[in-house]
Amino acid sequence: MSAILECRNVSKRYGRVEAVRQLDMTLEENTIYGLLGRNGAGKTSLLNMVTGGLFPDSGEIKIAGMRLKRGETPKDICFVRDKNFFFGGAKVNEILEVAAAFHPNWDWDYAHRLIQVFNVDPNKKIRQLTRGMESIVGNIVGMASRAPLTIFDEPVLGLDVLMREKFYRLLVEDYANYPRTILLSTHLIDEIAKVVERVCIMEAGSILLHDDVDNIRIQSFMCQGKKEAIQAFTGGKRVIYQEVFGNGAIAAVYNTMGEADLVEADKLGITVDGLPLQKFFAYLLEGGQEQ
Ligand SMILES: Nc1ncnc2c1ncn2[C@@H]1O[C@H](COP(=O)(O)OP(=O)(O)OP(=O)(O)O)[C@@H](O)[C@H]1O
Repeated sequence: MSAILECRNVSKRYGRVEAVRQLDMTLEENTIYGLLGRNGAGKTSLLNMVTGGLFPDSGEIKIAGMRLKRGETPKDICFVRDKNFFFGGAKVNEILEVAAAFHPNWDWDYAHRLIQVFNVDPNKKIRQLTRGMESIVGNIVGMASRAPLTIFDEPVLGLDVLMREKFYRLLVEDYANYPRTILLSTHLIDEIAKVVERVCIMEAGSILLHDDVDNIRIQSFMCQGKKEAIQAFTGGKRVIYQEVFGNGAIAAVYNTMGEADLVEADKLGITVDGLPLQKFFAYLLEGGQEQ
């Protein structure tokens, strides 16, 4: 598989704030990625650099093997922002016309089908739309563009659960027929876990973790037992969260767990259970506070 996006040693600061720090990230072709991170982790700054809206202070970004130059807007990318910069006075169908002209893989049949499925009035002006409908128009642009790299920044803002599920289901269905790289940047960990194949977790301007969702699933555990036993058992393992209650403790571990580990846990009176992905992300990002 070859890379559609490569970021090497990319940094960006605003005055004293180092928003992105020597960041390395590679996105392969034909994969759905999730980009997760707390508020202020640097996701928007990274996405703005990748899509040509902002130029890095140092480092390089390559799209489909070509180095991105200052001021260049890469043609292989469709970027659906959380805050649309669409002209409020423009109608939905005018926005789609502009997008169609810009993206060579644009599929009008698909765009029209999505308009029906999401019940969008194409003659409405953007400023007349609810926040949810505005997200939907952005998502239709992202989906119908079929760009080799499509980036959605908070794509389900303002959408109710049914609409969110519909969006993710249609996206995955279309991806199966027209593989491309999709990057979903969101705070909504629960929903994204069912959709993405790989995740990049950003923290303080760098990539904290980049792994297959399946790999994370088989390597994340919750261990519970006596405080001393947990300390002994988790020594040398990667602990992403720990909490002590009186004599007892829990530890969320991101590590392979072999037969010998399980035997040792049993001897120490420790229970070891798989950790649901949502919990894993919450522990890693928020120290246990699910979002
Ligand atoms: N134009 C700017 N001027 C000064 N500081 C900025 C600017 N844009 C972002 N920052 C700061 O850079 C850091 C990274 O912000 P960024 O918006 O990239 O993060 P984020 O992960 O997208 O957060 P959010 O999810 O809240 O949008 C934050 O500390 C933010 O306050």
